[in-house]
Amino acid sequence: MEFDEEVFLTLYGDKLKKYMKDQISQKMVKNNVFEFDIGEFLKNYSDSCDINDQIIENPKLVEDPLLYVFKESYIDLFGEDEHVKKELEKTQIAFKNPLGCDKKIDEITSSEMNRLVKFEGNIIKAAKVCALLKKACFVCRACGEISYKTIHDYFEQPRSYCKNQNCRSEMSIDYDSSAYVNIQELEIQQPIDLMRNPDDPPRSIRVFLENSDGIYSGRVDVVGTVMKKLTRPNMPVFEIYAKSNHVKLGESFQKIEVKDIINNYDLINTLDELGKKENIIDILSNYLIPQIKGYDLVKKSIFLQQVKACTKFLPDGSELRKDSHILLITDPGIGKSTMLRKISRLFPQNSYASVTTATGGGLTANVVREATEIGDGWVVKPGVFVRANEGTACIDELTVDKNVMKYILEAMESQTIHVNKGGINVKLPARCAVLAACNPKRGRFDRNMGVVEQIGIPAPLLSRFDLIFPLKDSPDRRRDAEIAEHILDTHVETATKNYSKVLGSIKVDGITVDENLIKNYIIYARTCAYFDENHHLYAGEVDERKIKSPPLSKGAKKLIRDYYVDMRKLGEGNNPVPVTARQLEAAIRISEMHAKARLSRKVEEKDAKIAIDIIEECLRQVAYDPETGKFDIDKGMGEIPKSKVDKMDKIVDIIRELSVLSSNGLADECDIVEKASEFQISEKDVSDMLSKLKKSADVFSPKYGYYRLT
Ligand SMILES: Nc1ncnc2c1ncn2[C@@H]1O[C@H](COP(=O)(O)OP(=O)(O)OP(=O)(O)O)[C@@H](O)[C@H]1O
Repeated sequence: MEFDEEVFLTLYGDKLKKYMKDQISQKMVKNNVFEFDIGEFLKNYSDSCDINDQIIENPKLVEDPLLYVFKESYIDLFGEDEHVKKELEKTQIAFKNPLGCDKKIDEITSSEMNRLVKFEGNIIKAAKVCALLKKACFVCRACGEISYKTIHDYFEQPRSYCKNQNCRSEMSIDYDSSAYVNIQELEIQQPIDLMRNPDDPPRSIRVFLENSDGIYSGRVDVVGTVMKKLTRPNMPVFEIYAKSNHVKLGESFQKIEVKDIINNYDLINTLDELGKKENIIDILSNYLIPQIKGYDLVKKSIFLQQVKACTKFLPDGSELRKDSHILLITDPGIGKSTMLRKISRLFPQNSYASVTTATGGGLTANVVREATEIGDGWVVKPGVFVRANEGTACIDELTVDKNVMKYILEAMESQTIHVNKGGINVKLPARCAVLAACNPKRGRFDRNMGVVEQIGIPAPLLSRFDLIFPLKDSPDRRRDAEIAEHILDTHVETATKNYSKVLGSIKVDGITVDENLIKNYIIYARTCAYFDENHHLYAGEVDERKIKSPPLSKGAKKLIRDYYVDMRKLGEGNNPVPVTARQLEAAIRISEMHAKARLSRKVEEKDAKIAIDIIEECLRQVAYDPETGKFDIDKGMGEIPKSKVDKMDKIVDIIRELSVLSSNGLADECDIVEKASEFQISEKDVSDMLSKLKKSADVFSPKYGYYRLT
C-alpha cells in the first residue's frame, strides 16, 4: 500500500488533531517526545482502524504528517512564538500499543524491514547513554535558507539541498541549532519461555533506544522500526536492528500470569479447593520435581522458596528480603543438578548456571569492552542473578571456584549488583532466591568429620543461607531399590511417552494436578492473589506496597520468639552459640512462605512450628557438634565450633607453657600431644589444630615438630 501524505491527512487529520489536543492538554510532552498511543486513539475513533496498518507499514513516512498535526494542535492551544517554534522543531513522535504487530525476536527478519514491530526480551547488553543528532538544522551557505530534517537512518550521512528555486545548493548542518536526543545501544535476547525449543540458542537483536534514561537490565517490551545496516562496504549484506523510542520494563512474569489466573473463575475455585487440603504442601512439593525420588524435606523447602515470603517495605522504601536462600551439599550422583535444572525451568525468571563454566561477573554482572556502534565500547552485561530478578538463581557446583563466591555475597544479602566501570555506574536489581548446590570438599562426605569442615564455603557466604541440607548417599537396600525402581520407571515413561506412574499428573481428591496447575498454584500463593481484595490491584499497574499479605499471628510471633530465646539461652556461659538473628529472620520468612503456600490469610502457629522444625533439622545435620552433643551455630555457619575453640585455647596454653620450660623456647610436638591427652584431646585433634594455628599464624614452626607462639 503506497503511502500518500495528502490522503493520510485528509482521512485522519481532523480526528488526529482533536485527539492530540486532548492528549496535550492532559499531559505535557516529556523530553520533546509525544507518545502516540495507537490503541488509545482507536478506542476513540474505531472507524479509523486503517491508521494502525498505515503506521505499521510506514512508521518513518507517517511521522512527518503526525508531527505536522501535532504542531498545529499545539499552536491552536498555546499560540506560536519563537520559543514554541524552536521547541516544536525538536518534538518527535513515539508509537505506543500498535495492534497486530507483536513478533518474537526470531520472527524479526528481512520481511519486516522498515515496518513497526512490537516484541519483548531480556536485556543482555547495554551501552552507556549518548547524544544522537535527531533533527538536523540545515543552513544554506549560499542564500541563508534554513530547514530541519529528522534523521531516520543513523548509518546514512544526512544530506539536504536548498529548497530555494534559484539556489538548490547543498546545505550544511548547523550542529548547535540541531536537536539531540539521548540514545542507548542495547542487545535484547528472546526469553526462554517464548522459544519453540528452550534448548535452541536464543536469538537476540540490537536495539537503538532513543530518549533513553539509561536502562541496563530486565525484561522489556519494545516498539520499534526494523532497520538495516550495511555490514560490508563491498557486499549488499545488511544487519537487522530495531530503532525504538518506546521501551517499557515488562511487568514481572508472575504479575502477568496472575492476571490470567484472577480472570479465570474455574481456575481460582480449583486453586482455592487445593489450598484447603490438609497436606497440600507435602503433596505439591513432592510432585514439584517428579523425576527425583525422596528428599521430601528438601523438596518442601524448595517449594516454599518458590512461593517466597511476604513483600514488606520499610518506611524509607527499602524492601525486607523475602527470599530464602537454600544450599544443598551432596554426595555425587544423588540428583542435585537434576533438581536445580528442574527449578530453573519452572518460571522464565528462574535461571541456571554452573560455577564450572560461569565467572563471577557472569553470575552477577560484567562491564566489558565490546564492539558497539555508539559510545566508547563499554557495555553492561547482566548476569544470572540479575536475569533471575524476582525469580530463583540456581547455582550448581558452587565451590569449584573460590573467586566466584566473593561475587555472590553482595547479591545474596543486598539483592542488588553494583557495577561501576568504564564510566558506567549503575545498581542492578537482583531480588532473587538462591538455590545453590555443591559437593563436599573431598568430593564426598567423610563420615568421621563434621559437615562444616567439609563444605569449603567462607563463613560470611554460608551464613546467608537460611537452610543448608547435607545430603549423604548412604547405601540402604530398601531405599536403593525404590530409587532404582523410580529411575527405571522414569526411563520407561519418557521412552513410551506414557506419563502415568512417575511423571504423569496426580489426583488430589478428584482434582487433577499437573505441572501447569502447580505453577499457577505457586504464582497464586506467591502474589497473594487468593486475597480477593488484591484482585483489583492486579488489574492495572501493580503497586506492591498495597498488596495484602498474611500477617504473623500473636501465637506465631510468640512461638518464634520463644524458640529464638530458648536456643540463645543455650549459648550462655561456656555453651556454644546455637542461633543468631539470621536464623530468627529465616524462621519468619519460612513461616510466611508456609502460610502463603496453604493460601492462609494469617501466619499461624502451625506455620511457625513447621518453619522451626525445618530450621532445626538443618541445624541438627550441619551445626550439631557430636563431641558436646549441642548445637553450635558457628560450626554450622562455617566458623570453628565452640568445642574446637575451647580445645584450641587449651593447645595454645600448652604450647606457651612448654615453650617457657624448654631451653630453646620451642614446644616439642610429642610433649604437646602427651600434655593434651590429659584434657581428652586426641592426637588427631592436636595435629588438626596445630595446622589450623599455623595457617592462622597464631603459632610458628621454625623446624619440623617444634612450635612456638607468634
Ligand atoms: N533420588 C533419586 N531419584 C531419582 N533419580 C535420581 C536420584 N538420585 C540420582 N538420580 C539420577 O541420577 C542421575 C545423576 O543425577 P545428577 O546429575 O543430578 O546428580 P548430581 O548430584 O548433580 O551429581 P554430581 O554431584 O556428580 O554432579 C540423574 O539422572 C538423576 O535422575
